Amino acid sequence: MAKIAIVYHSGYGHTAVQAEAVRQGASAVAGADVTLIPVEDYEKNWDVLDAADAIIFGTPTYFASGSAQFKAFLDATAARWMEGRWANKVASGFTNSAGMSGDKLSTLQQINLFAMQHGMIWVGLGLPPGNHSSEGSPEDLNRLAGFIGAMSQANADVGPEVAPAGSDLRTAEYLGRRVSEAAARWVTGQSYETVSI
Ligand SMILES: Cc1cc2nc3c(=O)[nH]c(=O)nc-3n(C[C@H](O)[C@H](O)[C@H](O)COP(=O)(O)O)c2cc1C
Repeated sequence: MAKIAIVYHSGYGHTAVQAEAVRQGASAVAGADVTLIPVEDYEKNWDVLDAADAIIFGTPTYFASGSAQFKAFLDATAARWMEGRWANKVASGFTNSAGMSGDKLSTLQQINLFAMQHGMIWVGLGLPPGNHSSEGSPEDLNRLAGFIGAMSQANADVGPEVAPAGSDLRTAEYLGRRVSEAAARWVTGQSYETVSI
């Protein structure tokens, strides 16, 4: 059974909706044990995070990076980095913002580099770009055409009961499922012995 932790921040609720979609996707994999952790609760959840086979990180994009609250959590993992405690866990990320681009890529790169510094195993979205041709539609999966993780967009003047919606939430669900499946494979193969070079 793979243990999946999803840790996220959401200032105004939109990224929380995206996180819930990631949770649903991750939970769809047989045997997955999924925990959703609002970043405000990270200190109560170190045990869950340390025991996870995969951690999926989510944050809104604020000024082209993760929010300050999310960054405080990243910085609080420094002791774990020192011990290499999160090395070889599966990792991925998602972000939501108001702009179609909105510099979301920068946020996902921030999460990716954080995971790389911890020695984690990154799983990207694995979907072709949607809404990408004259036959495409905003309802396509991955309509924002990201690759490194899941992106979603929410108009700045509507609440989380309205946005993000549709394709972006299905894309988030897809990411959750993909990471959960990758973690299940990773857990199964953990007895494999790497030959030293
Ligand atoms: C301080 C701040 C900075 C923001 N910077 C960006 C940005 O760089 N790009 C963007 O597209 N939207 C930006 N936004 C809009 C948010 O990303 C958007 O409202 C998002 O839905 C908020 O998610 P949340 O409800 O989970 O907090 C910013 C919002 C705030 C409050």
